[in-house]
Amino acid sequence: MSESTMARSDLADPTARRALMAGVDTTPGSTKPDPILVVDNIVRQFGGMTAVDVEHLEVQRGIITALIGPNGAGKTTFFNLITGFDRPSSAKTGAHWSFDGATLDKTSASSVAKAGMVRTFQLTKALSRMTVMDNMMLGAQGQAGENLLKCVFKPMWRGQERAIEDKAKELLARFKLLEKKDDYAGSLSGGQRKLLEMARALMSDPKMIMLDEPMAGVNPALTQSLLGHIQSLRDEGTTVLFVEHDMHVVRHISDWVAVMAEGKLVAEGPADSVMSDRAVIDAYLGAHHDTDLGDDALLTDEVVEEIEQQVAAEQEDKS
Ligand SMILES: Nc1ncnc2c1ncn2[C@@H]1O[C@H](COP(=O)(O)OP(=O)(O)OP(=O)(O)O)[C@@H](O)[C@H]1O
Repeated sequence: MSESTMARSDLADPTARRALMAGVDTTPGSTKPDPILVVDNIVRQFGGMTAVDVEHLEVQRGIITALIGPNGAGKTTFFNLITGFDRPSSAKTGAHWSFDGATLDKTSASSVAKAGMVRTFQLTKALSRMTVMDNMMLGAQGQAGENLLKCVFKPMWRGQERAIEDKAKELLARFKLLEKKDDYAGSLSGGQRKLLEMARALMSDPKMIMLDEPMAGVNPALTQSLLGHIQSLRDEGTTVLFVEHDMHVVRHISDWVAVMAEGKLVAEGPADSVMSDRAVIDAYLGAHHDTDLGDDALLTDEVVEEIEQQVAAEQEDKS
């Protein structure tokens, strides 16, 4: 699986990606030409509060889709639900989602991973105390959640350790972490941790990789490298779905952007059109008005005035 031998997807060509998505309707919940993930009626309530209420969402195969939205919009909860780490409140009332044609409704997190939909995990305390290599071996089990620590080294892969170790080394080399393989994962820098999280997720050859804030805490020197890795995955045919707050990153690498606000899908489309969408600007302004949407041109006089009025109103409330 060296980089030179990796097959390139037809969608490695930006013109092909633009052509594929050009005719796609930008109404939230629109149908896609070849969706790998289709979600219907996912609702999650915490007490009286509705954290997620997504009626319909399709994620196109083979491209990079960003899921954005202000703090508390429900993005992480949505990730947890579709990967089997949480159960929808609507489980008995019409929640349905499928990945690559297979229904996932009541599937466990490890079965979701086996179906080919794998999310990255932040390095928890327990994972930090393991070496980089052991983190990779954990990824080979299909899913690296802390619950899996219980069965660490109860090898599902007995007899194939060698092949799996070779694969881990190849991936570590690709992500420039090979020389760290015997170090504790906790000793890595913020950016290196993100690379390890990605490398670990790739151990199970996912069809779709889900990244939760891949750029958080990454220094500028590694940002470019991480972005390059994400684009390479797409170019080799892996579908990418990622949550990210940095709008410059979203603009730079996304082929499509879906926006959540207050649990609902409120907009979708190519980055430029989504970020100039009134509903999106309002959602961000409503949640926290210091958000950088990655394009100062959006700061029209009207928007600036709106922000000033909101700040003045808040200050008045406080006094
Ligand atoms: N386990 C929980 N118990 C109660 N409320 C929760 C729980 N998990 C999430 N919430 C609430 O659900 C809402 C959605 O949270 P979520 O973390 O999914 O948003 P988010 O879009 O990922 O936000 P951020 O961008 O800040 O990470 C928030 O109001 C949050 O407080």
